[in-house]
Amino acid sequence: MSDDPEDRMLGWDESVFRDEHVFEIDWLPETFKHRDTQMETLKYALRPAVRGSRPLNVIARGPPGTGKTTAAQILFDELTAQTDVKTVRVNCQMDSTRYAVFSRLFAEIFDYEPPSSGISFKKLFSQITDKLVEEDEVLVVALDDVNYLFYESEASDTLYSLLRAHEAHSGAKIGVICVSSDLELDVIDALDTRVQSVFRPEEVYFNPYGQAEIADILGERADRGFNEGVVGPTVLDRVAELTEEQGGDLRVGIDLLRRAGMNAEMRASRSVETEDVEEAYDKSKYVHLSRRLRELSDSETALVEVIAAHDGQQAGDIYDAFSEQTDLGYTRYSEIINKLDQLDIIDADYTNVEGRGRSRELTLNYDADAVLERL
Ligand SMILES: Nc1ncnc2c1ncn2[C@@H]1O[C@H](COP(=O)(O)OP(=O)(O)OP(=O)(O)O)[C@@H](O)[C@H]1O
Repeated sequence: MSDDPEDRMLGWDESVFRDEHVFEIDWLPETFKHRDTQMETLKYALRPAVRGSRPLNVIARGPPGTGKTTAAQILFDELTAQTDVKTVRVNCQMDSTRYAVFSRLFAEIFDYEPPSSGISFKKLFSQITDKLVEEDEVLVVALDDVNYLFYESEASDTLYSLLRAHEAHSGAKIGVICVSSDLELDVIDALDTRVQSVFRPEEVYFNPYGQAEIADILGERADRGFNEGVVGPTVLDRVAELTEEQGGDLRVGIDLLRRAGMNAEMRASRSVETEDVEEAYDKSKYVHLSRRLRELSDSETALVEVIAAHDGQQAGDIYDAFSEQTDLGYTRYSEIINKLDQLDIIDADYTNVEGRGRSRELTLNYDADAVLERL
């Protein structure tokens, strides 16, 4: 490149990006490095399905953004392309009851939605299992973000129905991959004993990537997404370092690369510099929060707003403020608090309050403005 400053400036018809899509969160990477052991265990568990038998069940655990969904997606794509095994991924943030999970299975298996007038769960269940038996198909279900089924107390019933399908229904063969990013939740322990007695899953742990691994993975993504020479090693290392600081959630790193690229363009620069990364970090570090807030229901969102306005106060007092806005009872209110606590949006710790005994104090885990901006 010449030293003429004009040459280092980006023209209107130019971009630092070669392909911006690779920075979209649901873009499926072509290479999936540093996950060989996890992929091997998953393949081992699913192999019986290829032979027409019931596969082993699996629990895949690990912090957010460590490749759990991607692993399941890659395997499901391979199974669909190369075998007769039927695969369905259910996003339990969206389908968080047993009925909703089975409705999703129905829609994927029959290629049309179950009747909107509503049919009984029993009927929904038997139509699915009958079809599997009739077609002699093995079904593998990935319950992605299964922790949400626990938050709604639907996990035991859902798993019980899936796991007992072969007994209840003349040999329907179903295997389940439970994907959880809630490390405080002990999935097996939290199930009813009747489910525990039939659920002996293989466990696969997705450990957080180290800084060097993050740099390696993101370097590959940067090569695909940016034009040559746009992101140098110093910038990449800084992105990896910040990503590791955020618990190794690769989404933060991917978002950082995209935003830093946009910042460079804003300066009409042909290359991304560390200052672009630092500026991007103010937004990217909240990727996780944004994702969690986006999936909340209206009443859950309303409660987050009220807590933001009364940060650090007692649960009873916050309920008084909340009940002015909604007609939800205290029980439902407590359930929502538990969910927001499990999602790490708030802390709800018991404290001793003089004259009132033990009460929960509700505090936001993030800066209130950052939360309100994203609601
Ligand atoms: N080894 C890897 N190579 C390339 N990209 C990866 C790798 N691991 C994760 N990613 C990317 O990181 C992002 C997050 O991955 P993914 O959604 O699979 O994480 P997750 O563990 O399922 O997260 P969550 O628990 O929050 O749902 C995705 O865009 C994915 O493409």
